[in-house]
Amino acid sequence: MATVLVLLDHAETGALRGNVLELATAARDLADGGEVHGLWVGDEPVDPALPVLGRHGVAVVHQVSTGAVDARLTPVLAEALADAVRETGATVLLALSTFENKEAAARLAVATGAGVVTDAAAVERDAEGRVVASKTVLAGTWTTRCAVRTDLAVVLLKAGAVVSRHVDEEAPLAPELRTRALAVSERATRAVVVRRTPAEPSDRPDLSSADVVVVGGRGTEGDFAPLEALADEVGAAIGSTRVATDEGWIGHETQIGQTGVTVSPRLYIGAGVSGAVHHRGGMQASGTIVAVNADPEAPIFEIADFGIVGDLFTVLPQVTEELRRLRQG
Ligand SMILES: Cc1cc2nc3c(=O)[nH]c(=O)nc-3n(C[C@H](O)[C@H](O)[C@H](O)COP(=O)(O)OP(=O)(O)OC[C@H]3O[C@@H](n4cnc5c(N)ncnc54)[C@H](O)[C@@H]3O)c2cc1C
Repeated sequence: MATVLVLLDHAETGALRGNVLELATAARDLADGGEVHGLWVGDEPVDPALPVLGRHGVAVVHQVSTGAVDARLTPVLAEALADAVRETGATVLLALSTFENKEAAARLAVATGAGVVTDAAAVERDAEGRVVASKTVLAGTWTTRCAVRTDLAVVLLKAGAVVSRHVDEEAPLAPELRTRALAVSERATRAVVVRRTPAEPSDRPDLSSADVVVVGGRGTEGDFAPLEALADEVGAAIGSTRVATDEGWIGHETQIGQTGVTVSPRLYIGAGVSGAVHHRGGMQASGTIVAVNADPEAPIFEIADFGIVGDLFTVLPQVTEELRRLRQG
């Protein structure tokens, strides 16, 4: 039996970040009859989240206060993780595969000697009871299975890797809340954030966890309007290639690929995207890939489930219009 610890990423409002509940489902499958514990770092109110965590099988929530120290600093987060692992005796730690969590996991690994797998697309126990995570590497050209050989396994799962499941509705848990203060070391605060500017609010879903993404490349020539119209019609996030971000047509946070965000939506729609290997590395795990490209030889058609050879400025408005018509009809 193992205690599996789940990092409960949350917004400053105290709202759980999307996909955290997927971790709870993965944790139950790994716990092998043991308990799932959640770690909530920060002073935001955790009580509103307890019922939903209980419905997803979390037995104990540890709220760790870092006092006046910014809990979003990754060295501070790493110390909170190490403290929680000591406190709970957890042998598995699951977290979302975000930039911040990857950095904190790396620091935790240095501090504890734990084996870490980031960007995992699946996690399970093998016949020997080892934690084994699957991930794609080398720009999506290989799939690997990594068995963690240390006493503590740290696995960072990509958003959407697991379909979250409730525990039996008849028997939701009432999570026990344990609070304590963390004595943060001086080392962890040698660099501090002096200013934060929130991004412009958007009605679109978060790119890394969206079910549908519409992606534009050089073929847009900087005009993302047809992509935005389609995205809004289907509730999709907007992504881009490096060419589009390097040209300054759209923000770098939208770049998908080896040096950008990794996405695995149920539906990826690429328009004016050639499908270069560096881009594929960040989207190849998508459920269904649709490509709109003027060049029938474009490499993206090699991996597309559905391809349209044509001018995106003609095709996308037609698709959007047809979807609108179907929705209204
Ligand atoms: C180390 C390294 C890391 C990199 N990391 C990334 C990364 O993270 N993400 C990334 O995306 N790239 C990355 N790149 C760049 C990558 O190699 C490609 O150059 C880039 O992905 C190509 O972007 P693109 O598809 O927009 O442009 P192009 O390759 O120029 O393709 C444009 C496509 O648009 C089509 N097109 C043109 N006009 C139209 C139209 N009107 N209608 C329909 N189709 C049209 C063309 O036929 C063409 O296929 C990296 C490169 C390096 C060297």
